[in-house]
Order: sequence, then C-alpha cells, then structure tokens
Amino acid sequence: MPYVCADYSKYKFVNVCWNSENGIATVTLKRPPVNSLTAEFLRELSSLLLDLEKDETQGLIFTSEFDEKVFSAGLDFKELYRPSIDHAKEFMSLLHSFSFRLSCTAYPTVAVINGHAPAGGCIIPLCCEYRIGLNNFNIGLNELKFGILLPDWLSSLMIHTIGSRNAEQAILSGTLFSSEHALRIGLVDEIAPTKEVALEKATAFLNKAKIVNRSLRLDAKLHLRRPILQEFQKDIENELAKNVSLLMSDKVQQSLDAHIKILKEKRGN
Ligand SMILES: CC/C=C\C/C=C\C/C=C\C/C=C/C(=O)SCCNC(=O)CCNC(=O)[C@H](O)C(C)(C)COP(=O)(O)OP(=O)(O)OC[C@H]1O[C@@H](n2cnc3c(N)ncnc32)[C@H](O)[C@@H]1OP(=O)(O)O
Repeated sequence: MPYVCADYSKYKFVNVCWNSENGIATVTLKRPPVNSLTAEFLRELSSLLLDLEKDETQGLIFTSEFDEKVFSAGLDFKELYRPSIDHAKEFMSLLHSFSFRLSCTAYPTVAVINGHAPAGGCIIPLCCEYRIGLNNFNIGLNELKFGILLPDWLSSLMIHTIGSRNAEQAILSGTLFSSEHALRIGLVDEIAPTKEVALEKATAFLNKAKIVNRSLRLDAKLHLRRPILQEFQKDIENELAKNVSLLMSDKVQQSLDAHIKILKEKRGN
C-alpha cells in the first residue's frame, strides 16, 4: 500500500483526504466563493498532481466544498480582467500544463460534479476519466457565447467525451446542459442523488480500475487519449500566444467587464 510522504496540509485551496486502506485521494476544491481558477490555484493543483504521483496514489476523486451550488465557475473573470501581459502568459501556461498533466495521470481519476460547472469549470471533469453528477446543475463549454474561442485541446477533450457530432453542436451553440441532458449525451457517466452516493460510485469506479495492471493501464490510457494529448502538445508556443492575444483583445476584455458587472448587479453590489 502507498506510503504518504507529501504534506497535503500545505495546500490552501484544496482539502486532501487520503484513504490509506485503498490509496484513494479525495480532493475537495475549496477556493471561495466559487472555485474560480486563478494562477495561484492552478499552480497549487499542478503541484498537488505531482505529490499524488510521487505517493503512488491509486485513484483520485475531485469534488467541491460548495456542495449543490458550484463545482467550479471556470476561469477567474476578475483576475483575467486587464491582466499584465506577463500574467496573461503565465496564466495560460499554467492552465495548459495542469490540464495536460491531469489528462494523463498514471492513476485513474473521477470528478464528482456536485454543482455548476460552466465553461472553464468543466475542464477538470473533462480531463478526468469518469464523471458523476448531482441533480440540478449546469455543465458545458459555453465560451463561444461570450466571444471566447476554445483552445484546440479543450475542444478535443469535449470530442473525446461526447463524440464529434455532439461536441460540434454543444460548442457551437454554447450550450450549458442540465444534469439529465448531460447524462443523455455522455457528458456525465452517472447521476447520483447526493454527494455521499456520488463518492461511493466514484470509489466503485476506481476499485474496478485496480484489477488491471497499473503500467498496462497507463499505456492503454495514453494510447486511447492520443488525439487529445497530441492537441496539447501541438505547436504549444503558438497556441499559448494565440490564447494570450485572445485574452488581451478588446472584445474579450469588454466581455469580461460586462460579465463582472452582471455578477455585481445580481448581488446588488
Ligand atoms: C477569459 C479567457 C479568454 C481567453 C482565453 C483562451 C482560452 C481559455 C480556455 C478556456 C476558456 C474558459 C473560459 C472561462 O471559464 S470564463 C468563466 C466562465 N464562467 C462563468 O461564466 C460563470 C459565471 N458565474 C456564474 O454563472 C455563477 O456565479 C455561478 C453559477 C458559478 C454561481 O452562482 P451563485 O448564484 O451561486 O453565485 P454568484 O452570486 O453568481 O457569485 C458568487 C461570487 O462569485 C463570483 N464569481 C462567479 N463566477 C466567477 C468567475 N468566473 N470568476 C470570478 N468570480 C466569480 C461573483 O462575482 C460573486 O462574487 P462577490 O459578488 O464578490 O461575492
């Protein structure tokens, strides 16, 4: 059984619950108020994956502290509004490297989506091998609706998950799916009535993975995910520069400004 070496208490935005009997790590995202992804959060998540790898984790479950509310609200609007060019570059690079790393972990991965997961909020679930949703949440890549072209690797993750035809329709219409609809098109694999049941289902999925030889399983995973991994590795410098210039463009900055205002008005701020 794996021996835990890393100090998981050093992490600020996640709680790591390590089960020493089965080697499964349950990682609860807890960056208030909505687990939006900032550079600091992404840096932490990347470092966490390395620690889990070193500790020979047998399986990873992601879930959110903000149960029945939000899994993740996606990229942090506020941090990405008028960033310095250096920060924009760093952010895009961190997003790319974390998503790549999560897509090809040696251990199996599950997302328990216990709340809304719009836009960048569904990156973690899409990189995972299996997705279990709760009722009454929305999930989808709706970026096109606010003028953001998806990076190729992100479209490719969606295609891998729900097939090209469904992905084309979903991405081009910027649809946010209800949990029932997400189940119908395969964006989630199961629906659970509560987080507890979802965590049991996640553990059952991870236990099934154990009957397969770990290194063979990884070879097969990398083979089956080759189209996604190729998108991640294709012309990285150019792809990152494209995303940075999209982020810095007037259109996207105006859209972020509008979104921040909408969220403020919603709260009566
Ligand atoms: C921008 C990138 C451009 C180019 C880059 C190229 C490639 C990048 C790759 C991927 C693209 C991905 C893009 C994104 O992810 S953009 C973010 C999209 N997210 C959303 O549209 C979600 C917006 N939020 C909501 O819909 C709701 O907040 C939510 C359903 C999540 C929760 O609703 P609830 O009613 O529970 O809470 P609220 O009152 O709305 O919000 C509470 C609190 O949280 C703040 N908030 C919400 N979302 C964000 C966010 N994304 N970033 C930062 N902060 C967020 C909100 O302002 C409230 O704050 P406060 O008033 O201070 O309490």
